[in-house]
Amino acid sequence: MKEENMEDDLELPLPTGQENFAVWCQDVYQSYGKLKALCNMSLAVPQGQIYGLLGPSGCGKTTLLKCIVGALKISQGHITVLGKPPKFPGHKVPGKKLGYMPQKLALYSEFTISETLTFYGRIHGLTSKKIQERMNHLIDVLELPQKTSLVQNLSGGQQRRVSLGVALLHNPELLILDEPTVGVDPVLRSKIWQHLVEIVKMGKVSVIITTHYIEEARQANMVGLMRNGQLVAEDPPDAIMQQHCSTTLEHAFLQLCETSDNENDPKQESSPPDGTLESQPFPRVGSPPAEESLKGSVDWKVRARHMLPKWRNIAALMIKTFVRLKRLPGSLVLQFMLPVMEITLICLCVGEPKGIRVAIVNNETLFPSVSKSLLSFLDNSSVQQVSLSHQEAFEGIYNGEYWGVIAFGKNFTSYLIKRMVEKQVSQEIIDGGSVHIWLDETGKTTYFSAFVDHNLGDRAYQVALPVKFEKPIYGSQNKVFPAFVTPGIALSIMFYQAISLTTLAIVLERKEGLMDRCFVSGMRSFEMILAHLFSQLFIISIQIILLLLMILLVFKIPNEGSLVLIIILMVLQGVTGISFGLVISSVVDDEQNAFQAVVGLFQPNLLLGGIIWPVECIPYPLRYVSLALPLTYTTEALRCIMYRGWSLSQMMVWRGFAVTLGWNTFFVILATVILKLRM
Ligand SMILES: Nc1ncnc2c1ncn2[C@@H]1O[C@H](COP(=O)(O)OP(=O)(O)OP(=O)(O)O)[C@@H](O)[C@H]1O
Repeated sequence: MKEENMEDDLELPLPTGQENFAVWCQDVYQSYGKLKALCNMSLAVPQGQIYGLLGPSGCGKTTLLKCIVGALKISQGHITVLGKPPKFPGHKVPGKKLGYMPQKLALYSEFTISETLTFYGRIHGLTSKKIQERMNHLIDVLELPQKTSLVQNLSGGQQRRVSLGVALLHNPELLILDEPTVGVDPVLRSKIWQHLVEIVKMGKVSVIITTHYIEEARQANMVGLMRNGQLVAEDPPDAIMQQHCSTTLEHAFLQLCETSDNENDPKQESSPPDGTLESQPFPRVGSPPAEESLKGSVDWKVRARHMLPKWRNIAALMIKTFVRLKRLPGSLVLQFMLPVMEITLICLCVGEPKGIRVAIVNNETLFPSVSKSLLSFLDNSSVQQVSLSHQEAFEGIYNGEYWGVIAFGKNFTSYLIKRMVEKQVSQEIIDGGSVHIWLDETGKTTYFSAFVDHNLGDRAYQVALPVKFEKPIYGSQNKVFPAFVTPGIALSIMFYQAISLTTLAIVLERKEGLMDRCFVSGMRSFEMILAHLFSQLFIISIQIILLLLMILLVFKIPNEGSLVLIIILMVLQGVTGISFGLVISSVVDDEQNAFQAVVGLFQPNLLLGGIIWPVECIPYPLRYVSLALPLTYTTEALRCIMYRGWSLSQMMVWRGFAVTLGWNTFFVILATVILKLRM
């Protein structure tokens, strides 16, 4: 109730001259690229009347309605809705003054009828009691099935009636209905019209309705015929029929269409929006209100309140997300399990190779021999030794059966001893006292260079260069590669999960018209962003808990640092993914392009972000790109926390946090600006 009063405070007195018109459009132009959908369009809808907007398919009716409700910006001209331009600060258009039924169904298919009406009721600030009261009334009037029925299980006609119910729910002052009677049987159609006539008679309600059933528009007080983005006739239905000596409205309109077609194409005639427009065939009233001077008169407090997010809208959107997730348990489980599966695969599949077949050619017959002793130290889980003759071994390696050959000469032990004790030895002794290794370097042999060190363990010094690697200062000698990639992979999972979920959710909602409907109900882009952020944070938190359980407890990846820092960094990376997803979805219009954008960004980020290979390997011009990516410094920071046990006092750690916060801020601002520009 408090919020209700606050909203009422925002109302400003209507400017004089416009009180008699619910909607007033003058010289409106609107284009989609080069296509002019509205050309020099003018129309006046009197207060407290039903206005039937008729016209052939593609003439611009939906476009005009979208401009009126503020879902589309006009290129030129003036529109006044209930006294002020759409989106005027403090004016509830878009908002609770409007009831809009779009042409698209624009319903959440996983919702029940009751949940659908409750969702929009919450946005309009109705109390639960009022929502129930209105719901029961509308179910009765629109002959809807049980309110617990899921929208996806309703027939096409029933779904359209639910959509109409959403528009009627909060008793708006202006109803804008885009083909509400499509797919509805004649009896119910007549009932819907009867209801519209009644509410117009009873209260100060105005209605604009489009329909392809021209005869039903006889019940309207006024009808307008559109052709090629222009209004070509506007009068009460009886007057139009009289003018064309016709007994049906349909016939009269056919004649009007023919007359209009015989005249020159109005689109070609009308001049471009350069300020020298032709006069309209139907005279308009008065001059347009001076929008800028009106805006200038708005108190800063009103503006400030208008800018503030409404928590009830955010709460309604969050409840909506959780209800949808509840109805889609498979998708919910996938969202939680996918990161776990990915990290499990990384930890299982990346690391020491196992069961590698190596051909052993040992020509030493002496017993005991150093060669046998060395071979006995090989780790047999990693290396499967196959003893062969020289010829068989080389045939095998050429056929790809073995990934290496290890060979010892006939006098290996004695030559090795000579190498160690004698001051000067011949080349023959050096060769004969060496282990000879031939490798197939085409794939699996990354580890073979470390073969001696890893697999001969503490005997490695016997055959190695006189260099000893002591216990590492940070990290461990074992599992070097899995430990290197795990932090980056965990962060990239958080990042890309958040990007794809955000992008898909928003792009689909926009495509299905749900977003437009929310905007017209008074929701603002900032509120939608916040609501999405909060609900995604819940999902991210569970993903992080599961990821860390797998990394630290199941795969025992070492962690020397603070768990709190690790969690905060992962949350921030997830939020960066959300904000980046907002940017993609504000630019891209369909899920296919969105999918391509996400997949296209994934690999460059993985390769350039220092996730699977150190940034130091990247050549110079590219390294600057790498450092500018959202994952690079964060991955470095997470490695420093986990393996070096560093805290925020270290530059490499705080830099990761700072860069993530910077990217977040940038993406959120960018997405908000793009959304605002596109609206
Ligand atoms: N998003 C869009 N992008 C590009 N062109 C569009 C878009 N929406 C509509 N149009 C084009 O604008 C013109 C007017 O379309 P609009 O949907 O307003 O017509 P309409 O009179 O409502 O048609 P119908 O009665 O079939 O719904 C059409 O030529 C249409 O192809």
